[in-house]
Amino acid sequence: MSSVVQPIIWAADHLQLLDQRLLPQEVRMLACRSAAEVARAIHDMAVRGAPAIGIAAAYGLVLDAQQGRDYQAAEQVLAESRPTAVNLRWALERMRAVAPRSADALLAEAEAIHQEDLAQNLRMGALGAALLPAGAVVLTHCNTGALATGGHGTALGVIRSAHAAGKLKFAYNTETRPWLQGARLTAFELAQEGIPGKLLADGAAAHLMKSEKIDWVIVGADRIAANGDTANKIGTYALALAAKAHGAKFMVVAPSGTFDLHCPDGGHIPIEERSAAELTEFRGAPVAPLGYAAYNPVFDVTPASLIDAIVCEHGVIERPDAAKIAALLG
Ligand SMILES: CSC[C@@H](O)[C@@H](O)C(=O)COP(=O)(O)O
Repeated sequence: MSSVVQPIIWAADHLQLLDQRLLPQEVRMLACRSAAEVARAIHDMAVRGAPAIGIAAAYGLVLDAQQGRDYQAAEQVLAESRPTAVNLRWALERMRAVAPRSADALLAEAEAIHQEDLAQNLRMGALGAALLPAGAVVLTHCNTGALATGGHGTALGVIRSAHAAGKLKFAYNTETRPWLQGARLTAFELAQEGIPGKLLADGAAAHLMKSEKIDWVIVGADRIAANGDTANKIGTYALALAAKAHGAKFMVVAPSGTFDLHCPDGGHIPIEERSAAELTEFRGAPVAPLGYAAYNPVFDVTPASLIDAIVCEHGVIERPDAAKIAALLG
């Protein structure tokens, strides 16, 4: 288990969330006492990363059940907090199946979701690391580590496992504009673990791949459609195109809860757009002319044809397509 501070802690009558908006300068927990407060924390990105969003939402339902509040209203406010990460809906559906819906039974299920996520990540870490050559140089995007999950991480979990196995030479990570999950969070996790890494501007990635041999680009996912098309943090698609052009392999690492088999292809995945201010301002200070419009989609879709391998806890799907995904998960 990683030494990185825990992002989600159940505290008997409230949920403690590590406020990821403040990292790396400040490590401060945010106390949530209702589903609505958890939904606000998800929407405002105090907690983020697809698996972590699902885990937090599950605990949010427990909070309202403890207070005797309406279950459906709690479920709705959580479901509407962010649109792209299907892990949120997956966790809510799993919680809905709990019978009887007592606070204790819901808590047991939320804790199971939380613990299973860590176990899945450790499994994916081993499977993904096995794909890497000895002395691998990799590039990752966004933050997919312990901060984004129940522990260890997905794509960053593969990097952690490869480092532990002595297979990793170096991990580059993008800053991940505009929210800087890479600069603020992934660099924080890599530094804490002593994994050799270097930060680069998103726009430097294609140049890096042309200048130096990158063995694998390794990313997480917010939703994988039935045909393998994958939604992930904005900029992932550009990395996949650059990887194809420069001979780097492209790996997606995500648990089975990130697959949406009802979604036939990437064209059906809802893509979240966030406020213009995330681009036109930096920490409240304007970086563009006042009132200037901005286009701020925060996810994009990488077509399955650009993906060499999807790693999930059930196994590795090489050159993914609908039949291979259905065979592993169906
Ligand atoms: C294990 S996290 C996988 C994805 O959720 C991650 O790559 C990502 O895109 C996170 O986006 P975010 O907007 O920070 O929630």
